[in-house]
Amino acid sequence: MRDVSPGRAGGLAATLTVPGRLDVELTAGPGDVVAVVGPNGAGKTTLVQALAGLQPAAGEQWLAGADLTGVPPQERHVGVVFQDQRLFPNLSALENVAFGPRARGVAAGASRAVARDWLDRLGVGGLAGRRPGELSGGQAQRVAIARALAADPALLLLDEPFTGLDVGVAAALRVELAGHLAGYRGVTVLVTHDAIDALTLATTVAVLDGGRLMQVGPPSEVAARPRTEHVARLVGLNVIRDGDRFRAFTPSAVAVSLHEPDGSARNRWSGTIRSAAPHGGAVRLQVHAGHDLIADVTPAATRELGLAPGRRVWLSVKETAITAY
Ligand SMILES: Nc1ncnc2c1ncn2[C@@H]1O[C@H](COP(=O)(O)OP(=O)(O)OP(=O)(O)O)[C@@H](O)[C@H]1O
Repeated sequence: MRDVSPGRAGGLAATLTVPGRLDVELTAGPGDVVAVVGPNGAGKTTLVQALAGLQPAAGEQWLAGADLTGVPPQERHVGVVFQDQRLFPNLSALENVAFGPRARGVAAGASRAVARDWLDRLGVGGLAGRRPGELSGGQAQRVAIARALAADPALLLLDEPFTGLDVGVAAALRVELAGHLAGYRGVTVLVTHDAIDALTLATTVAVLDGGRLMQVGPPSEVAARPRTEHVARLVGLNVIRDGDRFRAFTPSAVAVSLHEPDGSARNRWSGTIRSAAPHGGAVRLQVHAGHDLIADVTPAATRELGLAPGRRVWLSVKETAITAY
């Protein structure tokens, strides 16, 4: 391991290897929120499970000054929220949340007080007596987040916490979570498929692909200069790799035509429309043209040119609309 000092100073420092699935080195300071993004099968869940101690991994792991190597999950100072909540079905919401402090030796009465406080903070104090089976998905997810935070973990792991929730519920929960994370002094690792989460909640975006970290940096940097096609699509940019350089341009800078455009030879591609969907006031086309590219066109142009999935088109971009890095 190159540098474990963040893990010794209160943050996280990990090198984790799961043969054929994961090979990463990750460091984060206290208060950091690391959004992990990447395509299906990239290793995101494997990473979270390895950090939680639920997936055996070779390597070294330091958290808040403690060496976690070989430490079982229940003895790690780690809070976990999975997409499917995994609350104890036979315990009330209050008892679920009180479980963490109780397990850490806090007295029963004090644990319940802490639990009540966290349920209130997440807006579900009125549901304290209900069992998980009597809660909606959004309510149960709030309880799960309260449970993870009530244990005051040094590392909070959130694996797609908003997936499967109603859009409005997810949006409200995102705002609340942002508030709590702002005051949280531990490290948060948030797996997400959502660019909004990555760009609004995170202090660092970590791009995982094929089990390896392809890019780690501040959200604005990763959004402006993505190094994988997956992240470029996630943030709504086109990016083309050109040797060890990248060329990025926005979907609105792409001109779409049915015939090969005149002019400079370099920035044009022919391909097939994969999808066409409303995007703000425009129509966003996904076009497979060697690279997967996105283009925003007006509804009028969509009608006039008959732009629909399966149609072959030419895409072109002016050189001045391209940022190279
Ligand atoms: N229990 C397992 N045994 C062996 N290989 C596994 C196991 N679970 C996952 N894998 C493989 O490990 C790789 C990483 O999977 P992982 O679930 O971590 O990806 P992910 O990024 O979380 O994907 P998704 O976004 O689809 O949830 C994949 O190639 C997957 O097929």
